[in-house]
Amino acid sequence: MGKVAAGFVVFRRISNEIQYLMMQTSYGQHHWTPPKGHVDPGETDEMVTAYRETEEESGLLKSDLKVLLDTKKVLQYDVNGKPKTVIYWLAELINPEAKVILSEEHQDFKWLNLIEACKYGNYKDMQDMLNYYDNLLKN
Ligand SMILES: Nc1ncnc2c1ncn2[C@@H]1O[C@H](COP(=O)(O)OP(=O)(O)OP(=O)(O)OP(=O)(O)OC[C@H]2O[C@@H](n3cnc4c(N)ncnc43)[C@H](O)[C@@H]2O)[C@@H](O)[C@H]1O
Repeated sequence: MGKVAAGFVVFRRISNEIQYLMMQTSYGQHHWTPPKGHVDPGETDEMVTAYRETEEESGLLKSDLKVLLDTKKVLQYDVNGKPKTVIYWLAELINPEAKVILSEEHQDFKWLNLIEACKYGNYKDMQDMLNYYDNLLKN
């Protein structure tokens, strides 16, 4: 299966809009994704990884989030010729005003509506996932 990472597509409801948290890496091509990261050795539950990485990368705690349990999505792509799997769940930020605190891994973050989030999340599988989640939330 290659490398495995996990994270949350964090959203908030604010000003009559659903907004998604996208974060820009401070390394490489400075690409944008939701908070996520590699499963640590010994971590058997990928949701534990998702909570840990989300806290490390955005400062948002488990108690800040309401995870929608049956929203697991799996993205698979190659990085440097090796397969990588990324597992996401949808998670609502309970207090939409909660502050995001960046780590050194990211240089910026934005709360974006669906159209903007798809522009920043510049990969088809990411865009498909965001569209799928947005549909779930609006229906
Ligand atoms: N270039 C670099 N220079 C210095 N340090 C680096 C580095 N890359 C990683 N690191 C180090 O690795 C650590 C990250 O570890 P973690 O925080 O544990 O893991 P990650 O978010 O999964 O890492 P990454 O950003 O590499 O993953 P992504 O799949 O989004 O991205 C991996 C690649 O896949 C591409 N990608 C992302 N989403 C994709 C998708 N949906 N489809 C196809 N390609 C995609 C991205 O554009 C990117 O090129 C950082 O602390 C940093 O120190």
